[in-house]
Amino acid sequence: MPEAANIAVISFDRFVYGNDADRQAVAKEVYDAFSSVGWVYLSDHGVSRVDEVFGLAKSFFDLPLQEKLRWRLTDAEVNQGYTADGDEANGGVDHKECYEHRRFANPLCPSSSELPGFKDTLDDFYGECLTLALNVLKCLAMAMDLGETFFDNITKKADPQLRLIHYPSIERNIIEQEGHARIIPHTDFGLCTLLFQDNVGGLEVDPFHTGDFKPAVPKQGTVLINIADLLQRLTNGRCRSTMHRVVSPTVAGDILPSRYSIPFFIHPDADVLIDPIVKEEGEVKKYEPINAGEWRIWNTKRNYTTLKEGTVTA
Ligand SMILES: O=C(O)CCC(=O)C(=O)O
Ligand SMILES: [Fe+2]
Repeated sequence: MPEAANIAVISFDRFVYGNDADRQAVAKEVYDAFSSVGWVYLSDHGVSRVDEVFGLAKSFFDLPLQEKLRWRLTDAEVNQGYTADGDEANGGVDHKECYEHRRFANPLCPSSSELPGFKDTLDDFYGECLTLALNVLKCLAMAMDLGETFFDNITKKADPQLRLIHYPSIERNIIEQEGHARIIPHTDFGLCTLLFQDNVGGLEVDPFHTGDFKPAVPKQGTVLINIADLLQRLTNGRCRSTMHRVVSPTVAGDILPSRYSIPFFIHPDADVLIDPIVKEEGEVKKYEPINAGEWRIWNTKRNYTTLKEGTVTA
C-alpha cells in the first residue's frame, strides 16, 4: 500500500467545549493544517447518525434507475436531486452517481412514503454538518483575526450542499483506463468541504500539486475537511485548495467493491464578493474579486455533461 498522505488528526471537542486557551489552540492547529496540506481529519466532531445516513444512501441508490430518475437534478441554480452515472464530469470520465440535499428547498427528494426516514434524517444530519462547518470556519476566522462571526455573517442565506455519492462496483480495467476514475482529479469550488467516507478507500490527495497523489485513508470516527477554491482566494492563498481524486482501492481482484461517501460543501451567500484579504504591509492580491453566486453556478454547469443554461438536455 502506498504511503498515506500526512494529514493531521485533531480532536474537535476541545474547540466546542474547551476554555478560551483550548479554543485558540485548536484554531491554530486547524489553520496550520489548512495552510500546509489543505486537509485535516477531525475526531470527536459531534456529527451523529453517520452510519444511518450511509444506510439511507445505500437504500436510495439500490432503487431502480428509472425510479431514481424521477428525482433527476435538472437545474444548476437549484442544484438538488439525483445525478446518474455519466451526467457529471469535467475533462474526464467519472464512474459515480449522486444525490444532492439542501437546507431550504428539496423539490427532488423522495417523500417519507417513497423512502421512509430519508428526508427527515438528511435534514437532521445536514443541520449537524452545517454547525460543524461553521465551527471549523470560526477556527480560521480566529486564527486570521477576522472576528469570530466573519463566516457566520456570509453564510446566512446560502444553501450548502449535502451530497450522497455511490461509486458502483465495477471492473478494475474500466476505472483504470486513461482519463477515467471514480472521480477525476479536481479541487472543490466552495469554501470548504466535510467528507465522510466508508472503509473501502481510494481517495487520494496531491497537496502540493506535484502529481504525487497519496491515499487519504479512511479513519474510523473521523470526518475529513478540505479547503476549497473560494477560501483559497479569500485568504489570498494562505489556505490551500488542493487536488484530489478517487481511484481503485488497494484490493485484489478484477472487480472493485462499491464505495459510498458523503461530502458536505459549504458555500457563501450568493451576493458575497470574494475579494482576497491581505494581512501584511505591501501584500499583493493574488486573485481578482469574484461574485460567489456566479462562481457557484458557473462551476456547477461546467461540471455537468447534461446541464446547459439550467436544463437537462439529455
Ligand atoms: O468520494 C470522495 O471521497 C471524494 C468526493 C469528492 O471529492 C467530491 O465530491 O468533490
Ligand atoms: Fe472533491
